[in-house]
Amino acid sequence: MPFRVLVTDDVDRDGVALLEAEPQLSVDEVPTLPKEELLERIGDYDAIVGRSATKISAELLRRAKRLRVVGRAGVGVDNVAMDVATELGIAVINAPAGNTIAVAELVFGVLISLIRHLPRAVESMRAGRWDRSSLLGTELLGKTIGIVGLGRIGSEVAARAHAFGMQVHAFDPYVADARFTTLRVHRAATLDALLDEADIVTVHTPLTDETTGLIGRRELARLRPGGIVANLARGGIVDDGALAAALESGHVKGAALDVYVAEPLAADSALRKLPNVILTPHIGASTAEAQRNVAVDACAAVRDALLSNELGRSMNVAAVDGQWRELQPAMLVTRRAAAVARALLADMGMRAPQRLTLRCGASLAGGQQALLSAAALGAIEGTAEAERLNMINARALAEARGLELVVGESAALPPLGVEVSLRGAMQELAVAGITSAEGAPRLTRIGGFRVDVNPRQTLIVLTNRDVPGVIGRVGTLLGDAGVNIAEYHQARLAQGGEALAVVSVDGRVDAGVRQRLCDLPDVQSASVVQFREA
Ligand SMILES: NC(=O)c1ccc[n+]([C@@H]2O[C@H](COP(=O)([O-])OP(=O)(O)OC[C@H]3O[C@@H](n4cnc5c(N)ncnc54)[C@H](O)[C@@H]3O)[C@@H](O)[C@H]2O)c1
Ligand SMILES: O=C(O)[C@H](O)COP(=O)(O)O
Repeated sequence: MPFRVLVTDDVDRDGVALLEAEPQLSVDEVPTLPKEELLERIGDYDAIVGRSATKISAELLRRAKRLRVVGRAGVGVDNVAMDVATELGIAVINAPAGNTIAVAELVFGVLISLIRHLPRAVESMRAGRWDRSSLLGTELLGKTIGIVGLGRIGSEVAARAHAFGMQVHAFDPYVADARFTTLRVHRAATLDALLDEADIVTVHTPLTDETTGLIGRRELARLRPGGIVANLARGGIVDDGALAAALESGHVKGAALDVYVAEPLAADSALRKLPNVILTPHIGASTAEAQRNVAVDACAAVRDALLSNELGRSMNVAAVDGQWRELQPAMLVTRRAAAVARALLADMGMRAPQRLTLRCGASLAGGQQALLSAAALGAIEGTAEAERLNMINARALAEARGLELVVGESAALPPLGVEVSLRGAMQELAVAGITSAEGAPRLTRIGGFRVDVNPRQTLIVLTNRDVPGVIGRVGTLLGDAGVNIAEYHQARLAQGGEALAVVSVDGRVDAGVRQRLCDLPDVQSASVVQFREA
C-alpha cells in the first residue's frame, strides 16, 4: 500500500511534484483546512506537509495514528507540538535555509518604507496630492542597526546593513566571537548594551520561553528617543502592548511588523490603527524563490524519510555530525548489540537494566548521539509497543523506564567499533560490534567471548560445555525443526571450559525449539534474539 501524504497551505508545486513522482506515495493536495476537518482526515495519512497556517497540535498528532512525518515548508516550527511529536515517534522536518534571503531583503524594504514614508507617499499620490514637504525622510547611512539573533537571517541582515553604510551591532549569546568577527559585527555583551547603541532594533530569534516578550516596556524605554523597532521573526518577541504605548507616546518613532501573536491578525486589532507602523501579513518568506526552495527541501526530506527511513533532516532525532546515511551500518550494529545484551540479560532474570553505556570508536565520534538513540531502541524493542517505537522517541521511552543512557568514545575499540553495556543491580553484560564501509555489520564480542557473526533476522546464543558433539546435535535439532543456519560461530575461553555459540538463522525460532535446545546434553542455556526490521 502506498504511503499517503497530505499537502496543505499552498506548498510550492515544484516540491509537491517531487512527492507525486514517487509511485509509492499517494499525494492529496488541499487548501489550508479548518481545524475540525483536518482532525477528521489526519488519521488516513503517513505524512503531512504544510506551512505556518496549519497548526500541528497535540490533539491532531494524537489523532494521527499512521502519521510518521511532519514536513514544514519553512523555518519556524512553533506551530508544531514538538514534544508530543517526539513522544509519539513522529519526525518533524523543516526547511531552515530556503527563505533566509527573502526575509533579509524584506527587512530593508520595510525599514526604508518606514523612514521614507512610502505608504503615505503612495497614498497621497493616489489621492491627487503633491505632498513633498510632509514627506521628509531619514537615511540608513551612518545609523546603528541592532540585530537581536545573529543566525541565518540576522547574518544576512548584517551583510546588507554594511552595504547601506550602517554601523552593525548584534546581541546573540549563543554565537561565537569568531562569527561576529567574520561578519564584521560589533558584539553587544548584553541586550541592554545593544539597546543603548541602536537607532534601529530588528529581532531575528526563534520564539522560545526566553525570547517571548524579549523587547517589552523596559527595553523599549531604554531605546534612544526616535528609535525604530522591527519584528519579522515571530509574534510575541516584541510585546505588542508595550510597542503600541511607546509608539503612541512618540518615544519609538516607527515600527515594522510582519508577524503576530495570533495570525491572521484580527481585523479590528489595535495594531492596525497605530501611527507610523508598517504592517505586513507574514510575507517574510513570500517570494517565488523562497517558496520553491523551502517546498523542494521539505518535500524531498519527507519523501526520503518515508521511503528510505532517512531521518538525518529530522529536528527531533539526535544530531549527527556528518552523513546520516553513512552512519546507518553503525546504527544497525549498535541497535543489534543492545538487543542481544537485553535479551541475554532477560533470560538470566534481569529484565529491567538500570544503565546503558555505549562506547564508540574514534571514527564514530560525530555520530555518538544518534548511536545512543539506536542503542536505546535496541534495548527496549521487543518489550515496548512496536508501532510507535523508533529512533525519535527511543531515548525518551528508555529513560522513562529508568534506564540511564551514557555515551563516550573509547580508544580501546577499533575506529568503527561500538560496545553496548547493560547493567542491572547484580549483572552487567557488554556486547561489541563493528561496522565497515563495505561489509555487513558484525558482532565481535558477547561478554568475554570473541564472536564474529552478522546480526540479521534471528540469533541463537547458546552457552555450553566445550565437549565434542554439541555443534552436531544443535545442527541436527535445528535442521529437524526446519530452521536454516546462515552462520555458526563457536567461541570458548579455554579448552574444555565454558563455550558460547552464536548461530545466525533465517526466519523465526519458536519457544518449543528453544526449549529443546536447552534440553540438549551439555547445553547450559539457549537464548533467541529476534531482530526487528531496521
Ligand atoms: N517572517 C517570516 O516569514 C519568517 C521567515 C523565516 C523565518 N522567520 C523567523 O525568523 C527567525 C529567525 O530565523 P533564522 O532562520 O535566522 O533562525 P536561526 O536559528 O538561524 O537564528 C536564530 C538566532 O537567534 C539566536 N537566539 C536564540 N535565542 C536568543 C536570545 N534569547 N537572544 C539573542 N539571540 C538568540 C540564536 O542563537 C540564533 O543565532 C525565526 O523566528 C523564524 O521563525 C520568519
Ligand atoms: O517560519 C517561516 O519559515 C516563516 O515564518 C514563513 O512561514 P510561512 O511558510 O507560513 O510563510
